[in-house]
Amino acid sequence: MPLTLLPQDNLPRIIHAAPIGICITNAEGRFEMVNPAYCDFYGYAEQELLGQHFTLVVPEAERARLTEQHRAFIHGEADQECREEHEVRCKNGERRTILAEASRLVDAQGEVKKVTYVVDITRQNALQRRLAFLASHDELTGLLNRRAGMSRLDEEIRRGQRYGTLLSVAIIDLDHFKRINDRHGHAVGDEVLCETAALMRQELRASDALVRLGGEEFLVILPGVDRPRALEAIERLRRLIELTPMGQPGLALTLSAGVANWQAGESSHLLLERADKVLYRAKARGRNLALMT
Ligand SMILES: Nc1nc2c(ncn2[C@@H]2O[C@H](COP(=O)(O)OP(=O)(O)OP(=O)(O)O)[C@@H](O)[C@H]2O)c(=O)[nH]1
Repeated sequence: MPLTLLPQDNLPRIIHAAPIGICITNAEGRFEMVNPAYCDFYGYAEQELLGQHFTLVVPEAERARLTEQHRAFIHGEADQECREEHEVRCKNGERRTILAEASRLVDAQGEVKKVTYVVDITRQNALQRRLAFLASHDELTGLLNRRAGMSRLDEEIRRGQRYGTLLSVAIIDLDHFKRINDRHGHAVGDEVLCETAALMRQELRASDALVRLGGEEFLVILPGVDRPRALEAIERLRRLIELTPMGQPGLALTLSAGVANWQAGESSHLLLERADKVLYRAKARGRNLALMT
């Protein structure tokens, strides 16, 4: 079927009905046209926007940069394939994320304008951030997951290999955790895992990494920490967990830990194997104990 070109006078109607926000700003950055989708998205009436500077809908911290970008775009200095993600502010103060694409337009009087097409990507962005977080974190405790933890450990080992920096690790296993689930239920078990993770995270330094290896087993990575200090740090965690009431009144929790100091040339696998062996010894000696290789 042959294509029929729409008559020119349909163009305003198309812009009016477009499901994406479209606005035209003049050389000074003031709105000259906003379509209904644009107004709906930001929560302003058309008359509230016309004549206003476009930075009305931009967070304060971004205003200077975007004003300069607008100027450069109008003057043909900037990349004319302008496609950017921004955070914006709606009239009610809500923050949203948009994908903005722009084109340069010269009107009948020879004045240059910027046409911006706006798509709301707030939900996709939030979903993407959530997926990225879940790829490297444990959903229950929010700690690094095993995969991310292993990659962090390998990174620290590479650093140690290159710069000769110290590195210690500890594998921590909660004692008789099965009993907690059996006596108090799985939901309380989950709560205890979360509280334990949060407590340990609080107690450790920001430069240390805390990883949930799985179940009730955790890995602590202590970069720049020598043998005695590593044992001290883990002993502090052991005491803290022993003394802090968790989950439900009367619920007692302890941990056992195997601490190992990395030796030059040692792989992460061998290092963890040593830590695991000494953890096993701590369990065999009656639990609630941190031992070092
Ligand atoms: N609530 C809860 N329980 C979990 C989770 N992951 C693992 N567990 C439980 O943790 C328990 C671990 O049991 P075991 O490996 O026998 O170890 P334990 O009872 O802690 O005994 P020891 O390690 O020998 O001191 C099991 O009952 C698992 O079901 C979790 O995400 N939530």
